[in-house]
Order: sequence, then structure tokens, then C-alpha cells
Amino acid sequence: MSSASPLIIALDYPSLDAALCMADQLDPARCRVKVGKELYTRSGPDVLEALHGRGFEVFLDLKFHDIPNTVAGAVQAAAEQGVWMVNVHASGGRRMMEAARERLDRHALSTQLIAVTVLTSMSAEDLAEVGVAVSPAEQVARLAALAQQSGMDGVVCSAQEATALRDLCGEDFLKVTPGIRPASAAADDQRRVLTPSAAMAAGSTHLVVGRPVTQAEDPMSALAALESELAG
Ligand SMILES: O=C(O)c1cc(=O)[nH]c(=O)n1[C@@H]1O[C@H](COP(=O)(O)O)[C@@H](O)[C@H]1O
Repeated sequence: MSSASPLIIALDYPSLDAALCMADQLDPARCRVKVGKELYTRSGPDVLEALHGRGFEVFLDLKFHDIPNTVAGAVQAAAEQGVWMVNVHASGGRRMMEAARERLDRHALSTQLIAVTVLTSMSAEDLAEVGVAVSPAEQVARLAALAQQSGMDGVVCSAQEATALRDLCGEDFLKVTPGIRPASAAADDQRRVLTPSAAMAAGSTHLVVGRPVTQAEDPMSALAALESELAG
């Protein structure tokens, strides 16, 4: 089932049972779901089958970053499991992203292929420590332009950069933005955050939300509040 909602709920749980317990409370017409490193490492492809069986479109977030041939094979494997979206790290470079694109095209796989620019957990200080002397916004713009030239369908960035990327890469280029925090929520390990409504106003095409919903005392009312913020 394809959802018109921009919401992607991050099922960051340590077991298949815990993830499905949350998924069973969600409506595939009202959101998509994301499977990340912890859950996939524990459950393997079973989780994808279970979520697809429940009608969800799945973003498989394994952030591939390796030599071009290895990433192309991994992206093909993900797409052949029927996921809606898969991601790689843009910092893997042009040849890596082009190899992933070419592999999906060669096999007529329509999975959305996006590239992570600068993790939303990183600040300017974190970037400087790994040898990137420019601001997060500048590095995001550089990597988003490279991702677009390399055939990506969009990028993962912080909503703080979405407006600049709309100007740089256009409306249709996907801007998938984690680091979404309702005004009252804790930032946790995120550094570049925005509220759901501000993120949409800034030009995000999809919002990735994890802990503000999954760790809430009442996840369904947290989700309802988020939806009404977006509707309002
Ligand atoms: O690719 C991602 O999904 C991702 C990229 C990024 O830059 N920052 C980021 O937080 N994420 C993921 O988005 C989710 C955010 O979760 P919360 O911080 O709990 O809302 C996590 O599953 C992260 O792995």
C-alpha cells in the first residue's frame, strides 16, 4: 500500500517481535516504516517479509558505504527484497553511487535510491574532527549536488538544509529528513533538528521519526499529535 503521508516511522527495536508489535498499531495508509541496522542485523530479511505482508512500504536504512561493486550488489539485494527505498552514504563518492544506480537500472528495479549527506547527529565540531572544515550546510549542499549528478533519487539531510536543497536540486529530488523533534521532545543524540511542521515548511518530502513516537509513553497518541501538527 502506498501512503500519501510524508511520515516514515523508524522501527528501531532490538527484536522482530517488538518491531511488529509497533507495526501492528500503525496503519500502512498513514505512514511508511523504516528498518535500520539494529533490527535488520537481528531479524534479517524476515522483518521485510512481515512488514510487506502487513501492507507497509519499507525504507531499508542500512547506509551502504563500501567499494562500488560491493555497494551495487548490496543495493540490488535490497531492491530484490521489494523495499520501497534504500540508502547509501554520499561520501562513498560518485563512482560508488553511479554503480548502485546502474545496477538498479540494469535489473529494472524501481526502489528509490537515496544518499545520506551529513548525519543529523553531526555538528560543525564533529565534522571538523573528521577533517571536514566547512559547515554542515555547505557539506550537505556539496554532497547533495554530487548525489544528484550520480543519479540518486534524493538525499537524507536535516530539515535545516531542506530549503537550500530545494533551490539547488529542485522540488522533485527527495529530501528525507530525520532529526524530527516536536517542540517539547528531547533532542537525544541528534544535533540538527526541526519540528515536524517546520520541516515540511522547509521543503522536506519525507520525515523520519523514531523515538518521539516509539519511546513515547503512549506511542499512538504521540503519532496522532504529530499528524495533527502536520494537518494544522
Ligand atoms: O538514514 C537515516 O535514516 C538517518 C540519517 C541521519 O542522518 N540521521 C538519522 O537519524 N537517521 C535515522 O533516522 C532515525 C531517527 O530516529 P530518532 O532520532 O529516534 O527520531 C534513526 O533510525 C536513524 O538511524
